Amino acid sequence: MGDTPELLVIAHRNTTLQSIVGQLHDVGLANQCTISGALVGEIESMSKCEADLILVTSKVVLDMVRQFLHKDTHYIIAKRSINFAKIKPLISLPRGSHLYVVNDLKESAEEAIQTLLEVGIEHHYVPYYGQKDLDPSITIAVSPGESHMVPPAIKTKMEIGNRLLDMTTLYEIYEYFGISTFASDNQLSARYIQSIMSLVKELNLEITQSQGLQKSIEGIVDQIEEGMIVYDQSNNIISINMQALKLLNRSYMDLIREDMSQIPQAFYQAFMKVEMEKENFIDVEEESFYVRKKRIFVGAKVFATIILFDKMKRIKSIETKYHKNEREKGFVAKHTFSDIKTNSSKMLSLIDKAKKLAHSDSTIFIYGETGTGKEVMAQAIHRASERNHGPFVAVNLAAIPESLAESELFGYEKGAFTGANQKGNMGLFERAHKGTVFLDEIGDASPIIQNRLLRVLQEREIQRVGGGQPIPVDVRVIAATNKDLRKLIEQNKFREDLYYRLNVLPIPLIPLRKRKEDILLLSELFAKEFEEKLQRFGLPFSQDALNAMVRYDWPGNVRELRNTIEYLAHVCNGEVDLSALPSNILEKQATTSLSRQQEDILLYRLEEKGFLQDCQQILIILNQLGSKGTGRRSLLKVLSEDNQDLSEQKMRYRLEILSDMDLITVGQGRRGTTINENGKKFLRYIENQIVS
Ligand SMILES: Nc1ncnc2c1ncn2[C@@H]1O[C@H](COP(=O)(O)OP(=O)(O)OP(=O)(O)O)[C@@H](O)[C@H]1O
Repeated sequence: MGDTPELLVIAHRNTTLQSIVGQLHDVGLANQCTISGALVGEIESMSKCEADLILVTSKVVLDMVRQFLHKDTHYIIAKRSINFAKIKPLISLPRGSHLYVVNDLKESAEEAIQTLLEVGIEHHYVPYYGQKDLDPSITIAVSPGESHMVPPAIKTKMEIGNRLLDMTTLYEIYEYFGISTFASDNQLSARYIQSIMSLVKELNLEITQSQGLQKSIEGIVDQIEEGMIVYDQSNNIISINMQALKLLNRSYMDLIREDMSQIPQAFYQAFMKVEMEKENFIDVEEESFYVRKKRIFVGAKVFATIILFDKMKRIKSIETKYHKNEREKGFVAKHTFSDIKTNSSKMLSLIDKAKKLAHSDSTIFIYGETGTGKEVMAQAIHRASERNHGPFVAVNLAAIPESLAESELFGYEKGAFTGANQKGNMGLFERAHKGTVFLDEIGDASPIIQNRLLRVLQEREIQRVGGGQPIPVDVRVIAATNKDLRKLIEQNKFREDLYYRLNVLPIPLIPLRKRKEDILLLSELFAKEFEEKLQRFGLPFSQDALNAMVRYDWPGNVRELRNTIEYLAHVCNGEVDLSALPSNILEKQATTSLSRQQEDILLYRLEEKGFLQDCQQILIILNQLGSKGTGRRSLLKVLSEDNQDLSEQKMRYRLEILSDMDLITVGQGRRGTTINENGKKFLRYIENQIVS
């Protein structure tokens, strides 16, 4: 398990440094290495300048710092391109306009001019880096991030933003660290293309007039090392790069502006089916490919879909250069924390806690009802841990037949039992060496397995079935269950000592009925997913249907919700109304009393607004005061004694909401505000929700 590699960015100006470091974060590199930044001036005063890789923002910067770098330090000189999202005003000028390009150093100004010309924005540029004499005929100054340096005599300033790293430099960094550009938390190509495509969309007209720019965009798209196809909402291909044409064995003219269905059928079928925003693996004509599909938004609207794909073989060869990957054996965690979608503040703080726990190496214990996302959480923890380059081995203890469980988990020596492989076999614990073992449904482990697990956790070594020397294993254990282990201990079905060994860092997952706000969020996400998979139009819900979904208890949690949306996407043609919902949801409604439904909705509304904690506190105080009630100012005072400071205006607003919900009666004039019967009942309800 190596430490996270370090990348140090060195720049001359602070704004450049900030924007380059920001860009590296944007493309997801921070998930793979530690990024730090330093200015040239700081390097001079550093006693040692160490990192696995140094990125200098230009050749000039390299010359300035070279003497301070260790001779073996590996460095990359950044190639930088313009920020496509910011050049619209510059393109709108008549071709050949006379402009100053402003920067702090002569070389930087000249370099910026070179880049502008390279991307095909053809004006007459003059470098400006603080000279006294100005050409009075030039009235416009363009600045990549240094507009404060524009001389006051110049009337028009155009800020085109700091120049960003170009794709080839980003690839060079990824390649150096042996990181696949396909990892699911890696946004490299997709982010880059998003900004270019947004511009293409906005500038359609200008671009057709400016052939030069069109060519340069094609050039950038061809720099992408993966195959890339962008198609619009009517399935027409709007951009395709050389690599994609090679992989599909087609020519540019055959495909550009054609319908997606014109690509080879096997690819077409597979591309349409794969999930959005996920790593997908497909086989076409005995070749395996990675595929990622992503929507491109312009503003809030979907503008196009992008597909990035490549041969597994090529990606694997990049990955194995730096570290061994267990992907081919299937011992890989697909999910990261960004896959856990939630709007619930309780879930968000749980995720925060899990992120911190991921870095410790102790045993983690996840408990929660079925379908609440225990496995997703376990995978995310592994991916965020220092073991993320090692294997993630998941074992479902409820699914392995008892007779096989021991040898599956711990392996066996040759000849250990009839039918055993003559060479002996490695168990899952050994396979997880340097990685994580996820023991799902730990409550179902037999007494023999519980015994053996206890030993592994104590000794950090295993013994194969059939004897032999103990084998040391370096694994982190994450266990999960939906059973009440304490009850199992009382019934003598679970070892208490094992429970304490496992329950070192507990993570309690929250059922969906206690985070109602997620029902709408996840319904929308799953609806989008199935729209795409089934190639259907949107899946809008009527208000009644939505209310019923929110009121329902979802005993199968997120999994049940996902299945329900999949079912609806198959059976509903237009809007989903109440009658379309599966019968279990409708039946459950009938037995729920009206006031309970209202309470659910009120709770959901308060949580959604982020007022729940304040409002609960207000209700508690009013409840203690009984019929006497109190005024706004005294309420504020009591709250601030509890370290909960609210402005008078915020307090007024919260009281208005509670009054609108008919939970309190706001007194007129000198009469105090009091809690009413509904309010008391609701308070009991939220206290129960939070405790249980
Ligand atoms: N917050 C979430 N956002 C998006 N998808 C989620 C979320 N939580 C769970 N899911 C999805 O719900 C399904 C069930 O999740 P998972 O298998 O992790 O649950 P579990 O608690 O391990 O279930 P079980 O106890 O039945 O094994 C999966 O398809 C998972 O991707």
